[in-house]
Amino acid sequence: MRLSIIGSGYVGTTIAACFAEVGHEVVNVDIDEDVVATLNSGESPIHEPGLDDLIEEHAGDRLRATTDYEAVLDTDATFLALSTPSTDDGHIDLSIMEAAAESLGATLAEKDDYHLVVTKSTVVPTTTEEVIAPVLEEASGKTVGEEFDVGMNPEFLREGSAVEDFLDPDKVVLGSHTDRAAETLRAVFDPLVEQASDAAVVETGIREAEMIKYANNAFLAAKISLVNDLANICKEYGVDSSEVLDAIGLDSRIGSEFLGAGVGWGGSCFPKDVAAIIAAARDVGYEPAMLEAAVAVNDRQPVRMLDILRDHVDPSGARVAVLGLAFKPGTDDVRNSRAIPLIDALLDAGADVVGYDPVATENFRERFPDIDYADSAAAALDGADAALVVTDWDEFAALYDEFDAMNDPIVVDGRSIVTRRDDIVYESLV
Ligand SMILES: NC(=O)c1ccc[n+]([C@@H]2O[C@H](COP(=O)([O-])OP(=O)(O)OC[C@H]3O[C@@H](n4cnc5c(N)ncnc54)[C@H](O)[C@@H]3O)[C@@H](O)[C@H]2O)c1
Ligand SMILES: O=c1ccn([C@@H]2O[C@H](COP(=O)(O)OP(=O)(O)O[C@H]3O[C@H](CO)[C@@H](O)[C@H](O)[C@H]3O)[C@@H](O)[C@H]2O)c(=O)[nH]1
Repeated sequence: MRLSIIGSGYVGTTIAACFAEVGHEVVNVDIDEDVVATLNSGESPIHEPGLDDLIEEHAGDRLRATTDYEAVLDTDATFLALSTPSTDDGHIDLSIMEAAAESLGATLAEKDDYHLVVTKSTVVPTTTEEVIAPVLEEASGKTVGEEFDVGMNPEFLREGSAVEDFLDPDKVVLGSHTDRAAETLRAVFDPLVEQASDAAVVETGIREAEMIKYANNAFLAAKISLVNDLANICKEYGVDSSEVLDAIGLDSRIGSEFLGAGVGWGGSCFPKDVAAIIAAARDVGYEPAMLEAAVAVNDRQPVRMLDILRDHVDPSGARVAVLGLAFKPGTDDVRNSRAIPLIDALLDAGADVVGYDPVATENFRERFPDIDYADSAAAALDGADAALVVTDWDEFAALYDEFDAMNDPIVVDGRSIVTRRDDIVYESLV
C-alpha cells in the first residue's frame, strides 16, 4: 500500500521505516527541512537502535520524505504522528495536530478517490471524531464517512527499542467506525502482523482505541509508582527491595516487567499522558485518585534522592556528577528526564554540576547550557564530591575503580545499577 506519515519524529520516523520494511511504499511529511534532508540522505534524524539500518536500506526506494503535503495525494492512507504535548495545567495541547489536520484537509480537497486518515498520536477520547474530523471536513470540503474516513491506531513502542517493538508488537489496536476504514487498516497491518511472532489484533471503536492508549500508559506508570512506594517502605525497614520485587513478579497476576524501582518515570509519554488523562477525567467531573497518587509518588522520588545525598554531603559548593541525562537507556531523548528536576534542585542548592550521558548530552545541553559536561563517566567522577546515578545505562553497571578518582566517594544510585562497594559511601535510592 501507499502510506503517508505526517510528522517524522520518534514515532513517525520509526513507523515509516518499519512500514517500508514490511513492503509498503511510504512518504514522510514534516515541516522541518533538516529532518526531511536527513531522512532523504539515508540517515535517521533520531537515535534509535536498528533505525539507521532500515532507513539506509529503504530511503530513496520505498521510503522518502518531503515538506510538501501534496505527496499525500499519491497515497491511500495517512497517519498523523504529531506531538501532543501538555498545556501548563496538564491538558492535552492539540494545536500541532489541528494545524497538521488543516494542511492535510486542504490537500485532500484535491483528491478524487477515497482516503483514510489515522490518528497515530496519543489523544484523549473523542479527539479524532470531535476535533480532527471536523478540521479535516472544514479544510477539505468533504464529509467523513463518505469521501474519507478517520481511524485511530495507538502506538505502544518504547524509545530505545522502538523498531523491535513496532515490528513485533504484543498487540495492534485498530479503531474505526466504517467497514471501509476497518478493511484499509487491516490491509496496512496484515503484512506486519504476519511477520510478527504473536501479535493480537484488537478491532475496536475510535474512542476505545484512544482510551486503550491512556489506560496502557497510566497502568504502567502507576505500576512503577506502586513499586516505588513499596520499595521506599523496604528501604526504611532495611529490607532488600529487589528481593521483594523479584518475588512478587513471580506471581503471574503481577508479572516481572515494569517492577524497576528507583528515581521514577520520565520521558515524552508517561508524564504528559498521565497528566492529560487526569485533566480529561476532571473535565467530566471525575477525580482519578489512583493516578493522582501515582504522580505524587513519582514527583517525590527525586526529592528523596537529594535527601539521601544531603545525609552525606552539603550540596552547596559541592561538585556533583550526574550520570545519565536521557530519560531511559537506549535513547537520546531527554524530555521529562528525571535528571531535570534533580539538576534544577542541585543548582538551587548551590551545587556545581557535571553531567554525563553516552548519547543525550547535546539534547540536554539545550535545556542546561551552563552546567559542565564530561566525555565519559570516569571524567565526570574525577574530582567530584558526589555522584547521582539517574539513568540505567549498562556502562554505569560496570563502574568500579572509576569511583576512586572522586573526593571521598559518595554514590547515590537512583537505578540500583552500580556494583555496590563496601569501601565507599554507596546508597541505593530504594
Ligand atoms: N515518543 C514515543 O516513544 C511515543 C510512543 C508512542 C506514542 N507516542 C505519541 O506519538 C506522538 C508523536 O510523538 P513523537 O515523540 O514522535 O513526537 P516528535 O516531537 O518526536 O515528532 C513530531 C514531528 O512532527 C513534526 N511536525 C510538527 N508540526 C508539523 C506539521 N504541521 N506538519 C508536519 N509535521 C509537523 C515535527 O517537526 C516533528 O518532527 C505523540 O502523540 C506521542 O504521545 C510517542
Ligand atoms: O520498571 C521500570 C520501567 C520503566 N521505568 C521508567 O519509566 C519511564 C518510561 O520507560 P519506558 O516505558 O521503557 O519508555 P517509553 O519510551 O517512555 O515508553 C512508554 O511510553 C510510550 C509512549 O506512549 C509507550 O508507547 C510505551 O508502551 C511505554 O512503555 C522511564 O523513565 C524509565 O526509566 C522505571 O522507572 N521502572
